[in-house]
Amino acid sequence: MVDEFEHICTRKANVPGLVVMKDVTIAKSEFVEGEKAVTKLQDFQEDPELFRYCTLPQILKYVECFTGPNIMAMHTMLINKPPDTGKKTSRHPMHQDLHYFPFRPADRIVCSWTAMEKVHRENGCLVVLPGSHRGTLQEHDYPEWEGGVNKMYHGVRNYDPGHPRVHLEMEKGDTVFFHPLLIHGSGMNQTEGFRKAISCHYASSDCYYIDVKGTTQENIGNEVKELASRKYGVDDTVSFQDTWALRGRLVKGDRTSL
Ligand SMILES: CCCCCCCCCCCCCCCCCCCC(=O)SCCNC(=O)CCNC(=O)[C@H](O)C(C)(C)COP(=O)(O)OP(=O)(O)OC[C@H]1O[C@@H](n2cnc3c(N)ncnc32)[C@H](O)[C@@H]1OP(=O)(O)O
Ligand SMILES: Nc1ncnc2c1ncn2[C@@H]1O[C@H](COP(=O)(O)OP(=O)(O)OP(=O)(O)O)[C@@H](O)[C@H]1O
Ligand SMILES: O=C(O)CCC(=O)C(=O)O
Ligand SMILES: [Fe+2]
Ligand SMILES: [Mg+2]
Repeated sequence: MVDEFEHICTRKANVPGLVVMKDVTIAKSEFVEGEKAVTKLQDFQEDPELFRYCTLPQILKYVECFTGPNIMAMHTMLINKPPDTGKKTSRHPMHQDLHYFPFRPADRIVCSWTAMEKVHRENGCLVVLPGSHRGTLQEHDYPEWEGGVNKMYHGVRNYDPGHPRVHLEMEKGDTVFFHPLLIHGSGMNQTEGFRKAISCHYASSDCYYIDVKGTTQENIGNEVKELASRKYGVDDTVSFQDTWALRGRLVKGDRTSL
């Protein structure tokens, strides 16, 4: 999967639907090429080698405990957290993944996140607020960071900075499974290396779509629709829900609703 990532970065592989994201400060600097420029691959569901991750039985065995037998891979990501450029933009603000999802119930959604190398505090491991998955979905927006913020990196507006935190230091191949309401983020990468992880958000295909109009999710819904229109030229008849239905892939059981 590391090799496939390199093929994509050096344009030896061209994958339909894939979104290649650069760190905001790297995108604005000159002469950065290939994999050193890429912060994140989003939506690799059409890449057979990377998508193999989402179908691994040793992952699905645990996923099924949360989703039940009808399992959809709704969102796929390979994160290549770059060495921080000095602007602290390699941080990922504290957030709840449910903010991005117009489907419910939350308890039938789960993220698997696998370290592709050793992750620790220095290279920006995941940081979680234990117990926060028992709360509700919070309002999210761009944090007010001096050095800039990456596109769509929304953070929880008001979270208690005194809440206990756990740093998830992991060995290569270790996987965490977490609830979409769990407040989490990741720190700055203070090493010279790129910290790689691969992840998939799964949901029961029995989940249902919700309308986010008038909710705290309206802001991200509008951003995703703008991106879909800019990237694929689709008009307003393609809804936020549709962008998820088009990307989701069944990995086990029947596609009943999503
Ligand atoms: C048919 C319908 C199909 C549906 C498709 C819909 C696609 C949606 C994909 C995204 C969904 C996200 C949902 C995530 C949910 C899961 C939870 C995970 C939490 C997250 O990880 S959220 C963060 C994810 N963020 C993204 O994925 C951002 C998506 N990427 C982009 O929007 C573009 O890659 C980006 C960043 C705008 C770059 O566009 P691009 O056109 O490729 O780049 P250019 O080099 O031409 O630059 C244009 C302009 O943007 C500036 N730029 C570059 N990188 C960034 C950045 N990281 N942040 C902010 N700004 C950036 C660049 O400097 C240029 O600016 P100018 O001022 O010079 O014009
Ligand atoms: N959808 C989910 N995705 C991932 N992890 C989940 C999900 N639902 C529950 N968990 C995790 O499974 C464990 C057991 O879940 P449970 O609902 O019993 O929560 P709990 O944290 O034990 O809270 P409670 O005190 O209410 O039992 C918890 O550690 C929780 O973080
Ligand atoms: O890998 C990370 O740094 C965290 C990514 C994350 O939480 C996300 O993209 O939703
Ligand atoms: Fe997240
Ligand atoms: Mg319990």
